[in-house]
Amino acid sequence: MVLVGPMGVGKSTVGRLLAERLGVGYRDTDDDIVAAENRTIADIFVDEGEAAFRAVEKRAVRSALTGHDGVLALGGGAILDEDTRGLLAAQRVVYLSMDVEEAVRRTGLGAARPLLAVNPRKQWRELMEARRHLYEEVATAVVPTDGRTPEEVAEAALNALELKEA
Ligand SMILES: Nc1ncnc2c1ncn2[C@@H]1O[C@H](COP(=O)(O)OP(=O)(O)OP(=O)(O)O)[C@@H](O)[C@H]1O
Ligand SMILES: O=C(O)C1=C[C@@H](O)[C@@H](O)[C@H](O)C1
Ligand SMILES: [Mg+2]
Repeated sequence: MVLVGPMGVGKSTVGRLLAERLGVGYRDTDDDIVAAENRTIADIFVDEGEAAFRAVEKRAVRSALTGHDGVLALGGGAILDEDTRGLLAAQRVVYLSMDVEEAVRRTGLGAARPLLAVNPRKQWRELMEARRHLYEEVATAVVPTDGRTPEEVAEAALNALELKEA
């Protein structure tokens, strides 16, 4: 199962719960990139810019999709890449969604996220306007997370994909 959705929606939290319930491994392409590059994502953005990060991310996603069988969380912007969207067509993809007020509560829209560093609420809205249709395009199922606990979100994702627990 592949999880997509905006920063702070709960991909890591819910992804770990889902992996546990399905009895499979959990992997996260942001973590893969940090491990491979030995620096933070914010540092990659500052040192080399977003385009360079996207190129690294594209390779990380391809390799995780081919090398990992369990639950995989993608970085929030991974779906911007057309080839990545093509690869996702063959996967079970859950789009975890939330509204902007929930985003503020979840993340504090803090500085650890380089794309939200300045005027985060406005940035978040603009990112979602540009991306919502791409998340929907790749999704096998859309699972709203507003007002739900991580356990409830995990349960809804399993039901949406009609997956049985291990
Ligand atoms: N359903 C939920 N209800 C309330 N809070 C949640 C829920 N899911 C996650 N959170 C909280 O929201 C924050 C962001 O969650 P998480 O790190 O799992 O999101 P993410 O999508 O992996 O974000 P990132 O973009 O940083 O990878 C965490 O503090 C987490 O505890
Ligand atoms: O939404 C985005 O563009 C991003 C989301 C994060 O997961 C990281 O991949 C990075 O901060 C960029
Ligand atoms: Mg995460």
